[in-house]
Amino acid sequence: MIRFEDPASFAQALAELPEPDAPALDAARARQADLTKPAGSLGRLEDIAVFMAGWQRRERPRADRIRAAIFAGNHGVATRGVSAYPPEVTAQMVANFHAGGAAINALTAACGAELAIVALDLDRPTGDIACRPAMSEAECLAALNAGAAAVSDESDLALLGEMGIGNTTPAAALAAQVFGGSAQDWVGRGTGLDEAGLARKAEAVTAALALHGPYCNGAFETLRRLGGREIAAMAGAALAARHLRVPVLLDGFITCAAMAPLLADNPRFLAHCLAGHCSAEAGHVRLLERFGLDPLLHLGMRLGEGSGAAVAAQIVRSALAAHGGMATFAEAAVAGAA
Ligand SMILES: O=C(O)c1ccc[n+]([C@@H]2O[C@H](COP(=O)([O-])O)[C@@H](O)[C@H]2O)c1
Ligand SMILES: Cc1cc2nc[nH]c2cc1C
Repeated sequence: MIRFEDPASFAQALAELPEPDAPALDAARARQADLTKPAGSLGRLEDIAVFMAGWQRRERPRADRIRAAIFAGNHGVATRGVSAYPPEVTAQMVANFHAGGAAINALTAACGAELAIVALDLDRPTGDIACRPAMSEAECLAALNAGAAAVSDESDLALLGEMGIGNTTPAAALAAQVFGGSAQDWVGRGTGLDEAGLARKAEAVTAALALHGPYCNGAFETLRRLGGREIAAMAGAALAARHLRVPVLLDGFITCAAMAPLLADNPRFLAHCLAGHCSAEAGHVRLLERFGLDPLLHLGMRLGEGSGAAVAAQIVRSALAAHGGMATFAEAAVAGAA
């Protein structure tokens, strides 16, 4: 299990990232070229199979053991009227996850994924980022480690997602801090905010950037000041997954915003990640552009909970079913290209 002892060991883990296995990448590419189809005709499904092969270090990667890790947190900034829903919905939805009644329960069942729900101190909201840091050093480290602990080296693929009323506000602050631009460039309607709410949200993000911006020197400090527990947990989970060589399917705007500070410190950080979908939250398409990631799906979803990642996992399963299950030209006695 991966554990970050202190901010310095987190920074070191981020600096020393493993890369995909070159022989497995070559073997998977060669297999793709041998399968009974015109070269390149399975489009991005071919790229997905090769990507999975590199991280799993095998020519025929698997998607039998998929784990969705969904992290929940509450946010001090939610008291500023920046969400269409009240903060108590976070804990109520966690109860719904445990009872099996949420979208993510249905969608993980549909793609054959195991579901791990990690609720992070829901009765202790983070500090209001507009006037103080979200977390202490110890709180941020605990959240990063809760994320790392939720990743299993036995997984073929990890899906990351979140639940946290108000969390599109810290997500917008993280995106603006890392990639620049004004609060207005990154705030969106989240759960369905009205015009006045959107103005309050932009104001909160502007205040947070002015207060914390000068001190955001590195991924840890940026997550600690502008993030939240479930946001730091997703960052810790993605970094742990990288060291365990478990490929990751990212969910929506908040999940991606959690990755931004790590990408700022190491431009190779997202090499083990696929973007599951492009959410309807306005800033998501911009974040994905900055990441250089082409999302697998555009379904107009904006739920969170890992729901977009769970739907995209079906695409990954299809890619690997074709890659592993098809006959080669030689096996099927089919003539190759003239
Ligand atoms: O995944 C997304 O892109 C996404 C976009 C908008 C809202 N959400 C979900 O809605 C909540 C955050 O929205 P809000 O308006 O409360 O900041 C949180 O629980 C997220 O899971 C998620
Ligand atoms: C009901 C509800 C479910 C959610 N799931 C993720 N974010 C959510 C926000 C609300 C409001």
